[in-house]
Amino acid sequence: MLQLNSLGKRYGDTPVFHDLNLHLPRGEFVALLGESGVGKSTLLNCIAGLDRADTGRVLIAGTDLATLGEDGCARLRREQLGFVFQAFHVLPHLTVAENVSLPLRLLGRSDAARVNTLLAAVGLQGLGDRLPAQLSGGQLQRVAIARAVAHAPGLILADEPTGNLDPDTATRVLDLLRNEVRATGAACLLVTHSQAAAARADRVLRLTPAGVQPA
Ligand SMILES: Nc1ncnc2c1ncn2[C@@H]1O[C@H](COP(=O)(O)OP(=O)(O)OP(=O)(O)O)[C@@H](O)[C@H]1O
Repeated sequence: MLQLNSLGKRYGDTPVFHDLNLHLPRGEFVALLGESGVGKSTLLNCIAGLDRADTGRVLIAGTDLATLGEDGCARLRREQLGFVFQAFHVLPHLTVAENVSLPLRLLGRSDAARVNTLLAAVGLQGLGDRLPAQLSGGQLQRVAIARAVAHAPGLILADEPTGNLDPDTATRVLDLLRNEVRATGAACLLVTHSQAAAARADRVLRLTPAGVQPA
């Protein structure tokens, strides 16, 4: 589902990573550890086409991102990708249910039952009509996670999705991600500092300046 070939990225004269190789098959849930500042979020952004790598290739479902223009990249993101951002990016003027429903609506596949199921799965049942400003940080994070998986994307990228959650809620959210991977055959790359989160993954990797290695 995801293939990275000799990927390299630098900011100005400062290399973030280089010659990074990774293969993520469908149905695999992979945790990516790494020290703060090593480039985990940058890597997710390059995979999602939100940032451009300087060298190497990103292939999603066999498509090389470099062959796509802005529109093509946006379409691939909409159809194939679910992204949980560190900063959530929940839309403030939409209700909780509308936020979760957004990826489905954009694909013309609105499904209120699916939205309700996901809200229940992340422990937000009954809060669908609230606005994001009426939620806690941990609740917002769970809206972002439910939204990321709503359209059953082929690739789920999650940047510290349990950072604001208590252990029980974190376990529930990780179970949702695992179940989605199992049910839909998606691949999931989970960036985390949490050993407990990593323990629920099929494979644990560590990003270092030398590349990606088994942890
Ligand atoms: N837009 C930018 N311009 C210049 N340098 C940047 C930019 N974005 C990130 N960096 C630098 O690139 C490096 C990697 O940052 P990144 O956010 O990817 O790290 P991270 O591993 O996700 O860190 P954390 O675990 O703290 O979230 C850092 O040294 C950071 O300062």
